[in-house]
Amino acid sequence: MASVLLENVALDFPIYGSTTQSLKRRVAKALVGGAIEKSGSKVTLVHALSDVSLALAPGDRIGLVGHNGAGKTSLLRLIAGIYEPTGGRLEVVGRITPLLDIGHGVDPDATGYENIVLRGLYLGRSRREIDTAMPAIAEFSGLGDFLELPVRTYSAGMTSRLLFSASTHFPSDVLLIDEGIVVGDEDFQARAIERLDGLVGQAGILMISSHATDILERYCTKAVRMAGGRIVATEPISASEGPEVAS
Ligand SMILES: Nc1ncnc2c1ncn2[C@@H]1O[C@H](COP(=O)(O)OP(=O)(O)OP(=O)(O)O)[C@@H](O)[C@H]1O
Repeated sequence: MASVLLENVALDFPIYGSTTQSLKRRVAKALVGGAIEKSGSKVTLVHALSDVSLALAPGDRIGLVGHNGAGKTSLLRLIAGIYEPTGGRLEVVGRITPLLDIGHGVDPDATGYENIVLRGLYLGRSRREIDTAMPAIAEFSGLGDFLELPVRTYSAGMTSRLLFSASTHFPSDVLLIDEGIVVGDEDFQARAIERLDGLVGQAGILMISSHATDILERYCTKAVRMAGGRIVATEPISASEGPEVAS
């Protein structure tokens, strides 16, 4: 059964070679972002996340909200395994689908087909599962014969379509979404939203970072508010007309 557990988790980024004093002074005045601390003479630490505790179970639909730099993306990347916590305990059970920086991990010299395989392997699927899924992923992408060409020959929108199609094909236990991943032209966007509805409905646990009220109301039942790298409030989100959730 899927679960996400964070206990007093911290995530610090060491910044080397910055002009610490002036950086500290400038950021101290900022209204957004995590806390900044001078550590030693040459290293500045950005506390992206501090003392974050959260326990999620199947059926949880969480909207991460907060100002720019509050720590939403850092938290999603941490749960996705892209970052390691620098403190506390993190435990994730289940297959994770990170729809974060959708273009991340693309091999520009590999063909569209080869990148679908790479994305499937990254999502923890077997070669057999990927081969079975290939025709449906190719069809959804609408890229036709371009799938035989290296991805470096694609437009940005074509690359996004390819990766979105591959990333959203497989059902997910822990679905992590950063806003702005619905991509492509008008026609593709409509299909992408339909695809997302299905994926969200099947997912065990959902976490979406978004500034858009309509997205939060459509998909989420609870808002986790972040500020300065900390969870500062948990609030219910009123019922939406989003997809039905399988529990
Ligand atoms: N790779 C990095 N190196 C250094 N600092 C970072 C890095 N990534 C994030 N941070 C810092 O961590 C803090 C949280 O950033 P994060 O991207 O998680 O915010 P966010 O809530 O997703 O913001 P937004 O709404 O603008 O996307 C910020 O202060 C940011 O400067």
